[in-house]
Amino acid sequence: KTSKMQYYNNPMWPGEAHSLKVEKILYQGKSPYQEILVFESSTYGNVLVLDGIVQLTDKDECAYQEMVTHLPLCSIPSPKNVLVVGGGDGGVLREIARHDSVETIDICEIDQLVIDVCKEFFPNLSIGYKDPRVRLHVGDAVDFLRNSPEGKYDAIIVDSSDPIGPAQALVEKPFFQTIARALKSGGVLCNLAESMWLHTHLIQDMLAICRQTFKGAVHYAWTSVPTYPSGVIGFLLCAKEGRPVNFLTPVNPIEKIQGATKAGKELRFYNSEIHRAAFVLPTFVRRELESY
Ligand SMILES: NCCCN[C@H]1CC[C@H](N)CC1
Repeated sequence: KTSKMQYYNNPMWPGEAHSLKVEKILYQGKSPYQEILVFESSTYGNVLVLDGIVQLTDKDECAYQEMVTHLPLCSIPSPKNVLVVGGGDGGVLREIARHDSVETIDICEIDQLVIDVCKEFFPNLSIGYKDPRVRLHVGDAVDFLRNSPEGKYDAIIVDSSDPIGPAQALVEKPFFQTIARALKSGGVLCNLAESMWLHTHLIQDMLAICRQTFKGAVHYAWTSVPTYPSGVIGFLLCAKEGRPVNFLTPVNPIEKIQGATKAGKELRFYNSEIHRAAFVLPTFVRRELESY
């Protein structure tokens, strides 16, 4: 039994905690990288927890998976080659598969156990692995990207856990430089960028690095995910120079999504209006981010 104090000790969100009622523990294990827990909640469906941090729930995963995927893929004309860093649950793969223009989907996930657990307990997400365009690489994304050919990808989506633990390296400058090298000219990166309520210093640091590394546009976007701390999560949209500016405003969707997934599931969260709205920031956020 963990003490109440322990709940409030996560350095990413000190002094606060969010709780879900547990109906049944479905899986508990430990990989070489992190502790993995899956439980059936009473109101959010199945829940995936890594090192004590909620990664996704059946009820609200659509918000994160659809936005982290379609903000980049709908902001460039007919994306062909896409890379997912992390995303072992398969939800982003499911969303990328909605885009008929996509020819190859590479995914580099460090933890095989996360993949196996999600295939067993999250069929609506791991369905993403069924798409024939998907090529799975289990390993460290830093190495994967270093060995990737230059200018290979139209879009790279970094669907990682928080930058404490295995994903620490994914918010540091060398990683962003390997991403920029792997992107085609005019290519776009969408990176997890944490909460405007809790992490503006981290966001400022990432914005500064990305503005130096990506000479195209760099924009912060956000969406509502009730089971993430503070109820919102952010994304950093970074465009590499090289395409006419009107294509490089990730703010305006230029690609329509063809619609249903392989399983016939329609979008539940993303649409063109919420795409634009995601880049509209509260005044305190504008003030805190504008000079970065
Ligand atoms: N693919 C599932 C989402 C993983 N993204 C993170 C989960 C943990 C959150 N604190 C931040 C987003």
